[in-house]
Amino acid sequence: MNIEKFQESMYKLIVETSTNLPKDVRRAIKAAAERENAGTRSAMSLDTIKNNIKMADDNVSPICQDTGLPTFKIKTPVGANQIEMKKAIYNAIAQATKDGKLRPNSVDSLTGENSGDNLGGGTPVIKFEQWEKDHIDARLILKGGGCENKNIQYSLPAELEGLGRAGRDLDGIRKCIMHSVYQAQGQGCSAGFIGVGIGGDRSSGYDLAKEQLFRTVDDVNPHPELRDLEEYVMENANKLGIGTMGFGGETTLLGCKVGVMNRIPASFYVSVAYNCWAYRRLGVAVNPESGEIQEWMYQEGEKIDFAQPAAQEIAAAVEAPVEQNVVTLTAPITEEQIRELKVGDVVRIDGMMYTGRDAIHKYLSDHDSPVDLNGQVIYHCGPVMLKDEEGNWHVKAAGPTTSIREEPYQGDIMKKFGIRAVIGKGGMGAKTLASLKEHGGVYLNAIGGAAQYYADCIKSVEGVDLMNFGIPEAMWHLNVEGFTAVVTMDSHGNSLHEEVEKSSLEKLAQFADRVYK
Ligand SMILES: O=C(O)C[C@H](O)C(=O)O
Ligand code: SF4
Repeated sequence: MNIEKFQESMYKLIVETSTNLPKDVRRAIKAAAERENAGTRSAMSLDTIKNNIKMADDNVSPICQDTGLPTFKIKTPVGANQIEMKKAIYNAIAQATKDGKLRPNSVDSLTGENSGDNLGGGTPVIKFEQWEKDHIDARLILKGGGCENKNIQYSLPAELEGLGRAGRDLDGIRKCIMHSVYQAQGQGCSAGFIGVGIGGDRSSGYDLAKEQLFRTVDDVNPHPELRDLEEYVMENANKLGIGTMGFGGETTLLGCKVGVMNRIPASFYVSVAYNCWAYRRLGVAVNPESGEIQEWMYQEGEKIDFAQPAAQEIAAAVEAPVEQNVVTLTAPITEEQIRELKVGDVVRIDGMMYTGRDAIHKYLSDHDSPVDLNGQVIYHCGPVMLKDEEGNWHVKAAGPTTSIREEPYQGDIMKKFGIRAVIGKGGMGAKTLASLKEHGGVYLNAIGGAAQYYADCIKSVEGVDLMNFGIPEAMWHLNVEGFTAVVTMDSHGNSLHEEVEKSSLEKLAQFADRVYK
């Protein structure tokens, strides 16, 4: 095999997967946008998402800054040299990282050190299988960490919130799947897709669930009972009202695919792999001699480019009630300004903000800050950054990360340093809400995955601290213009996330009655 060509083919597969959302996923997002009522937060978020998909196409830049744990599934003809292919994939991964198409995402679990090139123990994941066809089938999924954290595995029988007992039968499986969508709320950047694996052991069950994510969104399950289950979930999960980013709305789930395998008598697992709307998976058929791409997969049907809103969308936008209060803020922000904000207000930030995610929050809890954070804005974000030849940093992708991980630290840090606003996604919990009230702080929800959209709002990188934590975890000093987010937790004790969680639990309880005999 021409291994240089194969490496080039794998590089193309990586870049396309990171930057160009598959056609079937685009169609599902378009359909979701058409279902939402104009003028709602979910509809506005979907507009941002559509815009972002288009920007990623145009810039050939990552749709979302979290380019995940690259996972390859490769089928090879008997005799193909898998050792050579693996090396070529490693090279292609390192090159794509260097070119800003992937974020350096491989972190030593003990020391916290980022390898810088996405290579390291266990990363990327490459699974080979032999088959009797004469071409190579190479598929790649870039599944981000926020949605991966929302995967869930049930061991039946189980007692589920809102649904009661889930037994060892099809109805118990149904309850687990409904619950999995509820427990994800908006934190995995809903609306999402789920792959479900019934049976197996703890690891093969999750593998089966993830395998379902390689099916096309519009395929039909050949197994009649599973087809029925998929249809049931699609119809009913959308009645939970979680909506885009957990803002409430009509579309919570964009796809549900279920697979089954045998189990052993004592175990009965239902494993669910949750994927965000930024569902990046593609595949290619490769010639085993030339190493060249013969065909791209997931290319059937219409490609929505999201370039122009459809005529009816424009009409709906014009008719939309303009109920949102838009407030412009520039740091340093005063307590009075924060106290005026209420859940539902739209905030536009101009000026400085500082990124801080997991490593920074832990660090700030027992160290001084490298910059004065009094009255400032913290952005939960781990961007993709590239340095030019003059040594200046450029933002390639910079959407929010899941905020709830900072729950143990957030309130204390805001009070300790006088921080007035935090921006992230998915919302935070009771401890932070209490601190926002006590101290005079606000939580702003940005649109998860809209990494191109937000990168465009960043006009310059003014500096960086704590680079020893690696690019995603460092504290970047960003000068922004028109950075827009929604107040979802205010300083008066209100939280949209708490409300949506409560109302979706009530709705979930409506699905407690047996459906399958
Ligand atoms: O790591 C990130 O930048 C985001 C992550 O995928 C998340 O959803 O929290
Ligand atoms: S930020 Fe959201 S869209 Fe991006 S990888 Fe995480 S869950 Fe997916």
